[in-house]
Amino acid sequence: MPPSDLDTELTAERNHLAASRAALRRMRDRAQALFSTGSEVAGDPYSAESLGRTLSRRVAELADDPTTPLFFGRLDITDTNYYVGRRHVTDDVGEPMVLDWRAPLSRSFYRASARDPQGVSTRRRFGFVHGELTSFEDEHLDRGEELGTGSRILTAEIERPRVGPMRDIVATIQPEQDELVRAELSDSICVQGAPGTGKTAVGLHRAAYLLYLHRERLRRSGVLVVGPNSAFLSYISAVLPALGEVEVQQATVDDLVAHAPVRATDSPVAALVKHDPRMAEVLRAALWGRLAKPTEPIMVSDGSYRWRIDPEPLRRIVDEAGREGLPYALGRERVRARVVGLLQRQSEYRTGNSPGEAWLRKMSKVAPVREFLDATWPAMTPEALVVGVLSDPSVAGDLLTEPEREALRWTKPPKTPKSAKFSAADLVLLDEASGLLERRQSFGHVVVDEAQDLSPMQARAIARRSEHGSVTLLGDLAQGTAPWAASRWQDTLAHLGKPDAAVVPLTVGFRVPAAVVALANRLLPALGVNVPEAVSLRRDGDLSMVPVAEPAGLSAATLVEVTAALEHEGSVAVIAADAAVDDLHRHLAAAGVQTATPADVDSPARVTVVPATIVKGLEYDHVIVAEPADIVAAEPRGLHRLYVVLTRAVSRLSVVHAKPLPDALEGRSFS
Ligand SMILES: Nc1ncnc2c1ncn2[C@@H]1O[C@H](COP(=O)(O)OP(=O)(O)OP(=O)(O)O)[C@@H](O)[C@H]1O
Repeated sequence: MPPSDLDTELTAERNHLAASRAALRRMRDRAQALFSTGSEVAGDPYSAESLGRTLSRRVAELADDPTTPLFFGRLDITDTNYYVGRRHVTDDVGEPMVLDWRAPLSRSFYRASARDPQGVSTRRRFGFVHGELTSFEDEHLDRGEELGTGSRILTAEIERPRVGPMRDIVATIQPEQDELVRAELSDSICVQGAPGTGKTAVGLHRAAYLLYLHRERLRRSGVLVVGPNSAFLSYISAVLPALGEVEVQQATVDDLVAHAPVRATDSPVAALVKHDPRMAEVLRAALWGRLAKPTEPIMVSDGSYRWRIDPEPLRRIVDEAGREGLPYALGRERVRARVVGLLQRQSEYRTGNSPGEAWLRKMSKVAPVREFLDATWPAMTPEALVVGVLSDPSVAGDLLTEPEREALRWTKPPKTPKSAKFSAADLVLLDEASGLLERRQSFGHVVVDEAQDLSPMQARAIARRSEHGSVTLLGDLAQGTAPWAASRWQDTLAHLGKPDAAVVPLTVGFRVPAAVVALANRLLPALGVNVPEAVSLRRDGDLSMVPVAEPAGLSAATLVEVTAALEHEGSVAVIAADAAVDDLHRHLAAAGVQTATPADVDSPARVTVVPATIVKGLEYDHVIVAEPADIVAAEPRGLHRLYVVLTRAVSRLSVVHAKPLPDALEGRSFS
């Protein structure tokens, strides 16, 4: 295109952007006006409130962020231009100015190719600087032109220095990612992907996509995103709101099962047993083992009448309710209702009248009925069940070995379930117990990130929350650091109740530069998992190994690296074994370097000191790893942890070490 035509074209596109922003403002003003008058137009307080909620949500959804482009692409289809952006924008008569990226037509923006142009003659991508439209890039698919990952705009986006929390990737979703994002709501999928292949991004965009397509249904049932820790949740928390989705719940697995405060610590062996799937059987057996066969009749005096139910029909009721597969507490209520039903029949037969509600209520609570229930189907709480098992693990019988039973045993059982001090693993057991007792509401869709670390019992906790919905499981077996980390996805999927979910690989890395990936990949053979290596899209980036003569010089060498890193744009992280973090903070602070903690994503400090155990899922422009040998030595799956740590860098990685590097990393010089 000649330069003057280019200018005209660019001006026309900027005008469309300005007009679209103005139209969005008008849409928001209209929603705001409706919101303000909502309470006056609604007939009653209830509809005023629910209308108010809908409208305020609508106002929030229509918020415009001037720093992110409203549209990022254009499709030319049979002489019509369709702009693709973060949300629908229509003009005053309802004509579309920008199509939501999730609309069916927008799919071609991500999937059309020279081989399969899907009716698109030209695909245009826009380049932005600080929300200003500054360039565009065309692919004439009808002429066989296709840029693929050679797109300048894609490259610029991937290589952009990172600051602050995670951003959405709507403008540059790749075809293999898009296929996962747009999978059907009913499909549960498991994505195995090397570090930086966009798993988290895919999961969040899939949540946004499903909400768009099944808005009402998912609003009712809810969508849940589960992440490994709160630092990670803060890091991803802005992505969905930026896509207009403000109602997705985000939680760690620990948040999901927080039935009580954590006030005890387990030995590693005890924790392992508690996270084992056989514990589900143990709890089930312990609970249902409380049922007793009715041996006595129920006799109720009711005014001048006396009712009697013999043990035989009572046994039938209990057996039948036991076979129905209901949660325990519901089974108990069913037995109660059937007993009252028999009393009702006797009363009807004798009096010729049907007793009313009040009578039924009274009968369901009379002492003989209560005593019968307490004897045959005793009331139970999750706490009482778990305390029972941990105080006397012999109820596990052959389900556990003798040493396993002993590992569970509480040396000092609490006097009452209320006074029990639970460990983190106990909370997972409490959740299992509450699932045996009551039905839990299922989300419509659950996205689970870093799923390789789920224990079987944690997977079951998520299964209970997705029983009637679908899941997107995201993870990397090579990054499994929990003692119970999965080595095969099929196992996790089975515990999640989705054994048929497809396992789909993502292999193209968008974060870590090729030289850094090559270093991390050296660890793979030592990690005992069968996963494809990451292939980096990034040819840029730096890797430097910084040997230090003695351990006392480590902090000083780290400071030198931090100072050098601050010369560049972007975030800087010092990642070290957890035990070394405080010292590093102090050392950097003493040298006048302001530091932040990873949960504080809005901190003005450019340097974050991150304990190795919480860096999973995060990324920083420049990463300085302090003493890899200590990171490896700190935990049983230390090499897996190091693999995670080495794959956090977007542009540059420096490895500062006084001790020898772990064998698996040694080999040749990298500097
Ligand atoms: N299609 C894309 N376009 C631009 N950037 C992308 C794309 N896909 C992923 N990214 C970027 O690559 C980085 C890594 O993505 P993400 O965190 O989702 O990877 P991950 O597979 O979850 O990594 P990890 O296994 O380390 O948790 C992020 O900065 C993300 O925005």
